[in-house]
Amino acid sequence: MGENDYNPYATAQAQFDHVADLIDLDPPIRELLRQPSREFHFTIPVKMDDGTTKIFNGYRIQHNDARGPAKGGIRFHPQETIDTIRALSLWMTWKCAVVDIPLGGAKGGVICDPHNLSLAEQERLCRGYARQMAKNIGPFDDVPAPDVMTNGQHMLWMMDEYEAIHGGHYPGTITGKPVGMGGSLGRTEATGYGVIYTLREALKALNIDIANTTASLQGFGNVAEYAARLYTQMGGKIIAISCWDNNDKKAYTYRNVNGFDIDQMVSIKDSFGTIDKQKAASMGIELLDGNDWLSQDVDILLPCALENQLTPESFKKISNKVKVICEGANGPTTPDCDELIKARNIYLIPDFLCNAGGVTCSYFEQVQCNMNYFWSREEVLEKLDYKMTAAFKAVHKLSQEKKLYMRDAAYVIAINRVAEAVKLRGWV
Ligand SMILES: NC(=O)C1=CN([C@@H]2O[C@H](COP(=O)(O)OP(=O)(O)OC[C@H]3O[C@@H](n4cnc5c(N)ncnc54)[C@H](O)[C@@H]3O)[C@@H](O)[C@H]2O)C=CC1
Ligand SMILES: O=C(O)CCC(=O)C(=O)O
Repeated sequence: MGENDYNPYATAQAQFDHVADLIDLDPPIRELLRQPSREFHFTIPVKMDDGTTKIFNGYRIQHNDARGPAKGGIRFHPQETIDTIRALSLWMTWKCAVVDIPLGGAKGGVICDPHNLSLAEQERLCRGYARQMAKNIGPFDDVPAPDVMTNGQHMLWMMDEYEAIHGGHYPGTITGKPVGMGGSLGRTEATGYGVIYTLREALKALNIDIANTTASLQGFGNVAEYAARLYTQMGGKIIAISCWDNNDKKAYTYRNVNGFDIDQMVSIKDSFGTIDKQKAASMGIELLDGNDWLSQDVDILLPCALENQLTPESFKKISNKVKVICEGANGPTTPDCDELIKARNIYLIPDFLCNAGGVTCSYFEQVQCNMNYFWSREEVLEKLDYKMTAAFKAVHKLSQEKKLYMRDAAYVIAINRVAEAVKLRGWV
């Protein structure tokens, strides 16, 4: 089966069901938690620059808010599906629970390709999204943030529209805002840095010196860029990076066996995380097929792009040298591929633990907005490292003690926390 044959919602439910069986979860709690509690499907009419009106389809799905307001990003993507957003909303609940922050899970999306929208059209789209959701998001209900192909500017337009509707300042409505406009220092780098904090701890547990490792990366957007920056600062060497090329409508892998200079690679990418082919060629960087990031002889694979990238088919390409897979992306691995990862004894850092740095910093952003007092970048990153390291250690310990696959151990901790909240509230 290819990447498009897997439904992420079926994956998220299969992962959940497997662990619900393991912990013998009460049937009503199981039924409640294996699906979203609320879904919003809406249209967004947008006046285009050429005078026409285009109708976009938008979604917000709130999976669970027993532990606190629902929380999660909004994605702009032409191939977005409702089932992908459902899956992402479930994973958000487990993510907030595994790092133990007082938030639930939600996710949103708009089917659109921002490559083809002017900035003014993007602004109208964001304001339209906020108008449709204004009654159902907010600091105490559901707090959006950026995700794939959305950024701080998009969040600020949404917040501004929300505030205009509600007549007041509500900076806790949305996170990932620009610094100086209620945003937190460190949020831009938080997800990628969090990925590497968990990798650092995994390598310690495996007795591997990070400075002697090499890695291959899928994606070069927000998550991947900052993961690459911190990993190379710690002495690791990235030798391959794969990203999407929207002109050619295909992905390419860029390779430098001596290890990339990340600043240099960032200087030749655009705001969508696409590396400029011509400039890369002029720097002597090799150009390979999109999937070739998988077949490099490296110690670490960092899927940091999209879901369904590690399937039994693509797993055949993975080198026997790979020791760790760090899931920076949400849902990059299909359940049948998990079986192969287990069988080869590759150490997996599961997505909702590995990439929880973003939402953890979003939580810090809310806390700072509530106080109206903002911490230094150092303070934010120190707190982030503390949270990520503690969560990693708890999952690793459980996985060792109970001989559980890391994904299952993370689920056991997260599901138990959410189930407890649901019971304490008297919902079941
Ligand atoms: N931004 C955040 O704070 C968080 C993001 N995530 C997840 O991390 C992943 C990446 O998100 P961002 O970096 O924010 O997105 P982004 O939009 O900044 O970057 C996405 C990257 O993926 C690449 N890409 C897309 N399709 C590809 C393909 N077929 N092959 C190779 N590369 C491809 C793009 O070229 C781009 O470099 C997503 O799964 C997202 O849900 C998870 C936690 C937080
Ligand atoms: O920062 C946030 O609230 C959410 C980030 C997100 O969408 C994710 O972790 O997948």
